[in-house]
Amino acid sequence: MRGRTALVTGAGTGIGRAVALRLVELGADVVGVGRRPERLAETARLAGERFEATPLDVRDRAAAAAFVAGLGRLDLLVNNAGGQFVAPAAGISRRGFDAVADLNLTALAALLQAARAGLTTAGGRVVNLSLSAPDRGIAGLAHSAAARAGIAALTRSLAREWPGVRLFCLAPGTVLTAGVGDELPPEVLARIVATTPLGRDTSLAEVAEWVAALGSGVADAVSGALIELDGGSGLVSAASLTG
Ligand SMILES: CCCCCCC/C=C/C(=O)SCCNC(=O)CCNC(=O)[C@H](O)C(C)(C)COP(=O)(O)OP(=O)(O)OC[C@H]1O[C@@H](n2cnc3c(N)ncnc32)[C@H](O)[C@@H]1OP(=O)(O)O
Ligand SMILES: NC(=O)C1=CN([C@@H]2O[C@H](COP(=O)(O)OP(=O)(O)OC[C@H]3O[C@@H](n4cnc5c(N)ncnc54)[C@H](OP(=O)(O)O)[C@@H]3O)[C@@H](O)[C@H]2O)C=CC1
Repeated sequence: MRGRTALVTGAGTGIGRAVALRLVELGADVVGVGRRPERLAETARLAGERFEATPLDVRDRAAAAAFVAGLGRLDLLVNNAGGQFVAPAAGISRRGFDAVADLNLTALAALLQAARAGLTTAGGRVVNLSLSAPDRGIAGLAHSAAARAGIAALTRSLAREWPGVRLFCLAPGTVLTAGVGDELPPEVLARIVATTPLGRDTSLAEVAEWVAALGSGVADAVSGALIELDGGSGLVSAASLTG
């Protein structure tokens, strides 16, 4: 990855931090964004001088577009910032649905639009983080499942429209980050992991390695693909976070 520039959203915590660190380790120059400067600063401390942090809310369209335009050539864009709250669909207000759809899909689409010129110049690669098997439905995550299924469709559509740019949708199952621990109680996480065919979670290192591989060109014969990094959890009965 030496000589290549990567932008990682949500680089201050969890998966985003692990991805940023792995890319730096492989020689890339990494720009990391997120809302909380103190989290980004910790990633910067761990990563060293080839990591540059910029506080940015990806939902702020004007700021995000200006920032991405300023980067110029972009070899790799990792759209990792995302999240949601668990609630039955009947308990999700319009604002709640919009907030989750915006963070996980519409803002991501806007960032891709802003990055198109830089990616096209570089013959770049994009890894969009999603969620395993969203198209099968996830009880308790109707808003997020809808948005994440949209990411897969967006990835495929842009793969058709943007010549020379490789786009991938990487969909982990359960990765035991602090973020997921804040959202789901341990017993729910244990139930999900137990019903996964491989009987285990997906590690941070595995997600980071997949992003690095896709971003490095190992999979350059592929574009538009949804890769489910979930131990097979998307194959079993449709997921429920509500019991
Ligand atoms: C095989 C399946 C396995 C599934 C495993 C699951 C794996 C998933 C893992 C992860 O995604 S790890 C990431 C974990 N981190 C997060 O998810 C982030 C946490 N969430 C947030 O940061 C925020 O909730 C948000 C999604 C970014 C929204 O933030 P925002 O500041 O825009 O929202 P608010 O202004 O606070 O609220 C807007 C709107 O939403 C309503 N709302 C908020 N929380 C809830 C809730 N718990 N229940 C119902 N509604 C909620 C809130 O009330 C507002 O609506 P109105 O009241 O104004 O109508
Ligand atoms: N952990 C898991 O099991 C799974 C996670 N995923 C997805 O992977 C991604 C990373 O998850 P994980 O590391 O576990 O969780 P985290 O909550 O640790 O990561 C989310 C990151 O996104 C950043 N972020 C959130 N909103 C914004 C915003 N508006 N602008 C910029 N950055 C933002 C957060 O930083 P800050 O708050 O400082 O802005 C944070 O660094 C998410 O999209 C998640 O939904 C998918 C499947 C499974």
